[in-house]
Amino acid sequence: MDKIRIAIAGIGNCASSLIQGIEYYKSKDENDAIGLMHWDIGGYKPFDIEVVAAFDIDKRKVGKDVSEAIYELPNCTAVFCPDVPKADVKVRMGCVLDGFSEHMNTYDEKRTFLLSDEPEATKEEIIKELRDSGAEILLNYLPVGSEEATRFYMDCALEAGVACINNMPVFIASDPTWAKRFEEKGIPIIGDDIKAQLGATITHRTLADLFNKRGVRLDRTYQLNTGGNTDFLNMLNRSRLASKKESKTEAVQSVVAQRMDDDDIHVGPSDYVPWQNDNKVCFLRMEGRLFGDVPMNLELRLSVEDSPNSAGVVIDAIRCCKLALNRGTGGILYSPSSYFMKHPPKQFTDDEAHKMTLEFICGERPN
Ligand SMILES: O=P(O)(O)OC[C@H]1O[C@@H](O)[C@H](O)[C@@H](O)[C@@H]1O
Repeated sequence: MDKIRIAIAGIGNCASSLIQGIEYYKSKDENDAIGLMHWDIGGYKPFDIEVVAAFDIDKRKVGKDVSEAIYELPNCTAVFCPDVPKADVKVRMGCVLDGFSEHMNTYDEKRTFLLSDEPEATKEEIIKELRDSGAEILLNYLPVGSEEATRFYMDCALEAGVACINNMPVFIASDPTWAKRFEEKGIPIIGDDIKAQLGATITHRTLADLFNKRGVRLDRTYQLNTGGNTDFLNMLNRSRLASKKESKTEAVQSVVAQRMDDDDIHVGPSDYVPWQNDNKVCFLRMEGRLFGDVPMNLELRLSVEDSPNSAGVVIDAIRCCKLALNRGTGGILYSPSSYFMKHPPKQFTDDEAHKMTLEFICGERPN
């Protein structure tokens, strides 16, 4: 099978888990592979993916082979595959823009970004790198709040004719103006904001759907999340959070039978706990009324390693995106976006999105 050639912007924990996973599953087969939604997607296995270009801005990563850069600080995710072989792909200095948050400088350097002294890449250089490397799909893993930097990389991808998977909450696939640009160029895009394999959002949505199906009115809810990775540190800067909060809140609002007042739903990153590292803990409360208007409530605590939880979904998103490329399908991939992302252009319940994605994979649905 030909390899799916990906470029990655942001070699943080999520990229690390993905790259480790591509290697990890090489030693598995369909019968002993744990942790995947699909072993085979249109003939592509989890290891039929190769990184051909990588961008970052941290001096501990820029200039290193991507297989080494993934283990460098401030990355702190679980190492489940310690020997990723050399990829012969050097991490290149990217373009900083708003991809770096100054407030992080007050923290211990093992937790924060250390800006590389290498000159920043220009737009032309990134477009050239995307073209010369033969990249087919660009993955956006920039920090939350990188509005300008995300738009910059999306522009580069459009210019280079490379498909995109937007894993973070800057609205691209779900923004009609940007979506139109991908449609017009016939370039596929999956977005926005990855919905983890068994994370806070899918759990919250599934329970909200259960309330609906069992006729229980959801009156009030919160989802509080704590973690100790660079993502949570970055999100202490509340000014970077607007789109993230919208994405996570809307993911829940879109499945409840009756939209809740803004005051009755609180969803968001809640605190940075350094010793948690990449462990994310979600505290969920749902208050409702059942038969006879009688009140009930539910509390749940979910503990997950954040980045493998994201990679378990991206490994499928990449293969779906490649199927679109093989079929000559451009523009928004609605089905994979609604199943894999928190803020897709169109929301469906996860049951519907799952079905639609299976239909997309077997070619019964165009996008
Ligand atoms: O658990 P949820 O709500 O699906 O969110 C998970 C993902 O949300 C993204 O915004 C984070 O950057 C990822 O690191 C994370 O895996």
